Formats: sequence, structure tokens, C-alpha cells
Amino acid sequence: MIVQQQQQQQLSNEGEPKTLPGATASNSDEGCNVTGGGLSPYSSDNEDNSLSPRQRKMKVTRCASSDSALGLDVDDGGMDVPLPPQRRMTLTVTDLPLRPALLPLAEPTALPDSPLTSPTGGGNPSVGVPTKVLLEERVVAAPGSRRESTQSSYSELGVSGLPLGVRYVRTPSVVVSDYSDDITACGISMEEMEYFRLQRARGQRRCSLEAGHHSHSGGHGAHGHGGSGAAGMSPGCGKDDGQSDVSAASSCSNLYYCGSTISALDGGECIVNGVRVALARKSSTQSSSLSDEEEEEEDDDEDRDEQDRDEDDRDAEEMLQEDYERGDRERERERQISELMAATQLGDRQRDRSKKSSGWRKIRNIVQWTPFFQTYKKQRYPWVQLAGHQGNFKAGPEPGTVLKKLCPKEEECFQILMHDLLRPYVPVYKGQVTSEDGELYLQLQDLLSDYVQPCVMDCKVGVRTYLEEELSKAKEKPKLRKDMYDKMIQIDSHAPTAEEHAAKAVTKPRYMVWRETISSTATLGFRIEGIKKSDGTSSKDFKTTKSREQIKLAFLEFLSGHPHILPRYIQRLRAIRATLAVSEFFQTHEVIGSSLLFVHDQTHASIWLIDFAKTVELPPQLRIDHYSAWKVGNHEDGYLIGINNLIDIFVELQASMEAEAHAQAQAEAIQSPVSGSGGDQAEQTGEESKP
Ligand SMILES: Nc1ncnc2c1ncn2[C@@H]1O[C@H](COP(=O)(O)OP(=O)(O)OP(=O)(O)O)[C@@H](O)[C@H]1O
Ligand SMILES: O=P(O)(O)O[C@@H]1[C@H](O)[C@H](O)[C@@H](OP(=O)(O)O)[C@H](OP(=O)(O)O)[C@H]1O
Repeated sequence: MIVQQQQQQQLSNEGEPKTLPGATASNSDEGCNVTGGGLSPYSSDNEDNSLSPRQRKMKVTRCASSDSALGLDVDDGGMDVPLPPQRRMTLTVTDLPLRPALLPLAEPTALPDSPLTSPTGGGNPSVGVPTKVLLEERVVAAPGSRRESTQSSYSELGVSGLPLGVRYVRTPSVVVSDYSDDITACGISMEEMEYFRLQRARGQRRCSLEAGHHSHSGGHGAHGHGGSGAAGMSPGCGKDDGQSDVSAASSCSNLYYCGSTISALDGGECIVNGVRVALARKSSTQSSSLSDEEEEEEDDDEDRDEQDRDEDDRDAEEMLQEDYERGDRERERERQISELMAATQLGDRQRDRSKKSSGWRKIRNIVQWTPFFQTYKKQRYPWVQLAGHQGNFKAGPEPGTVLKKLCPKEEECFQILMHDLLRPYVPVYKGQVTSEDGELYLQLQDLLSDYVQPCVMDCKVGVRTYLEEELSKAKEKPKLRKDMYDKMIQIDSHAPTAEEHAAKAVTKPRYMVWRETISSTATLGFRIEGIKKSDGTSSKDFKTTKSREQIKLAFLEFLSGHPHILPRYIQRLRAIRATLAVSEFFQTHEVIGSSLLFVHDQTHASIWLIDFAKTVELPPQLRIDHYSAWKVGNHEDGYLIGINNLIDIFVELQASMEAEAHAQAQAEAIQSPVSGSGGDQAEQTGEESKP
């Protein structure tokens, strides 16, 4: 993509709001509509209408929308207005049941909008940063593929112009954005690396076994191993270590980017766009065309898998033993927290992880746990998008910046904020960046760039997450969302009403209100959207984290290993509250769907206000206190309810941590003298310290 850095605004020369080509939506009800046609480029309504509902479910192209409730009548998780051709910008998952590690992958193709170049540099390739590659869906001959996927087909009559008698497979199309193929770069943990190592070892073992086997059995036509570029090789086997590594790394990358490649690794399921999707391995349709020999191999693989699992389990037991022996107090405390967390979903996930059972379970957890990780080649650090719509972010043209898809309302907010007292608490806005095909981005300070292995938490603030205008539009023309119904029953199958069950759809405000009530939004004025810890583990599974106690446990987990950071967060939250009280911006805007981004590492901590896509100027003469109860028409957002509760909860945590530390110090003081006179000494110490 030739990206033009259209307005490389430095802080010194910021100022006049700019008119965007084709985007005059600042006062529009259409929210983030910049593409025309009345549809937000971010909207998840922008789905391919030609797809069947099932296909659509499999497809995870999902973009931001603040206006998707504003459309017309019924949809099926899709849209009802013909769309202009969509660029393949975001993660696209198709053909989930495919097992790509067994298939020849299409060559990565640079998308037309990659790499980034600056117009001022006249397209100087030296400033180019590959932003994404497309692994295009295509039909390819399956050299030596031993297994069929549901996408496999035989070309019988050469209808498609392909030679007869050759087995073809369709590879998935996967867009990989801004990633490095460095295995550590995709946020992989040691545990996952170990899994891939085992996978590779297994693959190599299989390679050598099969090399022997096939040298006797001769070619298998399309099934044989004499196919192009793979002589003597089993599919999925690396020619050498290097190649195996690449395949592990790319599988790993794909895990993070789409989840579909997961199906190559094992059977099971993954969560795609909130929908639990069964993966291929156990699918009968898949295995139906296997020959006896293939089935035998499958069984052998199962046996080997079993052995590897046993090895895994043994390793895990040994590791656990070592852990205990270390007697590390910190670890013990974490373990206690984990036990407490049993009541929460986060705890559930962690228990799953600690079971250390099959490799698949590990991988499945990664899929469920991992938000959108990216590593920008230029910046050389993993970047995590904890919440929000996938595909909205990419690497900025300068180190230390990220690009977020343009929403005119959000840009307006940033322009005002750069001159407001709140400026130190929001990412620096550096102007627009335009891609060659007209895609517009906001260039923002990357809030993670100064941190080493940062812990990140996104909390959405306010008691309400939808705009009043969304509500009124939805009342005028209710639009049914199948995707939201699906997300709803995923959490609670009894949540929809009888009518909603019949329609298999709900309206957006209905879904948003329900989300507010099952989480802490409605009661505490904020909710946790996602947490990423310094070890790379992360979770977005907080939809039902509602009670104060659940929140505290999640915060404790977020702070674990860094308790000294807590006072800094409290200080920063108080500073934010004090600044909000005097901010002109805050006094004149209704702040909906905005988040606080908490970031810390071992030595630094900070909190920023982010996401102003649904922050709108209040009607003239109307003032809100951000605290009063919301009634239709009063525009109250409950932002300060959230801030106050956040401060209170952090203060309560600090108090309990201090009390715990105090009790522990006392217990140690009592226990530390080994001699029989220990108790006396402790008493003496106490006596001496009295005034
Ligand atoms: N300036 C930034 N620096 C670093 N990370 C950021 C920045 N802005 C956003 N993020 C990351 O991206 C995530 C999503 O951001 P944001 O809420 O702005 O996106 P969105 O798509 O508008 O979200 P939503 O769908 O909730 O409106 C955040 O949780 C955070 O992890
Ligand atoms: O977190 P969930 O449960 O996945 O639900 C999404 C979340 O509430 C987003 O804030 C919202 O986007 P906006 O804030 O931009 O409205 C999105 O609406 P959308 O699907 O219409 O984009 C919802 O699907």
C-alpha cells in the first residue's frame, strides 16, 4: 500500500480540523461512515451478503461500528444494502475445516496496499514497511497429501482446466497483518513453543518413517511423495529444521491472526467471533474419503499423539514438582489467587491451562485467550489489541505510532483533546494517514512502545455503551442482528425472549443493554474488556465479570508480580478524575464506549483514555454531570461513576494487600527466631517499639 501521510501534524502545527475526502460525517447519525453508501467501513454489517449464513458464521472479517444499529430491517448478521467492493483488510477466516499444515500453502502475496511508503518520500522503498500479506485462497495440487479435507476435490474431466487424476485442495485465504515471522514475535509462550517443538519432532519422526515406507511403495500418483518440490517428503514435514521452524512460526502466526490454521494441528474447536466452531479433525466428512492406509496412519498418529500427551503430562508433573520445591512465596500467592479465581471465568481458563493435558487443549486456549497480537517489523515488539474491532489497527509509519481506522467523530475528539487539559492522558494524535486507495487512518502515539513486556488492561468506562441516537434509530427502524443473538446464546441460551429465539436475532440496543447488565457496566460504571499479562497470557473473557469480588480478583491477577504498581495506578486515576473535573472537553461531551488503557511493566505504569469513536458533543446548552442516572434524552453517561468505582476498588485492594503484608510480616517476626525464646523476643520487640 502506498500510504500517504497526508497530515503529518506535529503538535506545534495542529489546529484546523480537516475536511476529509468523502467524509463529512461529523454531524451525521451514521457514526463512522467514511465510505459513503450510508455504511460504516467499520461496521460488522459490512459482510458479504452473498454468503450463506453458515459461510458468514465462518468468516471473521469484523470491523468496528458505532452505527450498525442504524440500518434497515432484518439482517442475518449481515447487511441489506449492496456494498461497494470490499478490500481485504482484516482477518479473514474461510474454510475452517482445512488442515493447512498438511497442505501446500499458497505463496504469500503482498497486498496492493503494502508496503507503506511516504508520499513525501516519493514512494521511497526504504521507508516501506510490509504491512500485510495475503495467503490467497487457491486451488492447488496436493503433492503427496495424504488426507482429504472437506474442500478437497478430484478433477475428473478437467472442467476447470486442471489436469485429470490429480487431487486438488483449496487453501484458506488468510490475511496476515504486519507480522514478523519471528516465532517469539507472535506472543507465543514457552508452553506453546514446547508444543510446537513436540509437533515438529513428531513430524520429523513421521518423515523418516514414511521416507522408508514410500521408498518401497513407490509413487502414489497424486498421493505420492514425488510431487514437485517435495520429493521424498511427507506433507507437513520440513526439509530441514529451518523449514520446520518456519512452518511452526507461521502456524503460530496464523493462530493469532485467524484461528483457522489451528485446524491443521489437531481436532477440537475454536472461538471465532464469539462463535464456538468445531474444527476438522474429528469431522466424519473429512475422514470419509480416507483410504485404509490413511486411516491406519491416522490411528498411528493418534497413538503417537497419546504418547506425546503422556510425555507432556510427565513433563508437566515434573515442572509442577519443581515449582513446589522452589517454595517461592510469590508463586504460592499466585496459586492461592488462582484458586480464588475458580469462581471466575478467568480462573476457569487458567485451570484449563494448568491441566497440562493435550497439546490441542493448549492451542485451543490460545485461541480463546489471545486477543489480536501483532509484531511490527519496524518496531520489533509485539503489539496487542486487547479489545475493539479486529482490522482497525496497523503499524504506524513512524516507530512508536499506530494507525487506527479513521472515524471522523473520533478524529474531531482528538483534535479538541490535543488542546485540552486532558491531553496528557490521551495518546498523542499526529494527523491523518491515507492509503493509496483512500483508506484513512488516524496516526496515534503507541501507548505500549515505552514498555518492556507490558501488562495491559482495557476497561470500558460508563454505565451506557450505546448512543442515544443509536437507540432512537433502532426504535424507528429496528434492525435485527443474528450475530448478536449468536453471541448472546453463547453466554446464556435463556437470555433471548421467545420472539428473539423465533427470529434468531436481536436488535443492537437490546444486545448492548444485556451486555451492560451481565457485566459490571450497569452497576459499577465500567467493565473489563481484556487483560494481557507480561508473560503473554491474555483474556478477553470478562463478559460476565460483574461483581466487585470478581473484578478484584481480575485486578489482582493483572497486578500479580507487580503489586508495587498499584499506588501509581491510584495516583494516575485520581489525577484523571481531577483533570476531568476541569476539562472543557469533558464538560461538553457525552463519552460513550470509551476505555481506560492500563499499562505497566516492572518499572512504569500509566493509564490513558482511548477510543472516542462514540464520544459526541452535547447538544447546545445541555450540560451533564457524568454521574446522574441516565434517562432517555438527558445524555448522562455515568463516566464518573466508573472512575469513582475504579478508584475505590483499587484503594480497597491496596488496603487488603497492605493488611496481608502486615500480617505476614508479623507472622514472620514471630516465626523467625528459631530458638525457644522466639516468642519472648517477639514480645520484647513489641514492647520496645511502644512509645
Ligand atoms: N494508542 C494506542 N496505543 C496502544 N494500544 C492501543 C492504542 N489505541 C488502542 N489500543 C489497543 O487497541 C484496543 C482497541 O482500541 P479501541 O478501543 O480504540 O478500538 P475500537 O475498535 O474503536 O474499539 P471498540 O470496538 O470498543 O469501539 C485497545 O484495547 C488497546 O489494546
Ligand atoms: O463486546 P461484544 O459483546 O463483542 O459486543 C460488541 C461491543 O459492544 C462493541 O462495543 C460494539 O461496537 P460499537 O461500540 O462500535 O458499537 C459492537 O457492535 P457492532 O457489532 O455493531 O460493531 C458489539 O458487537
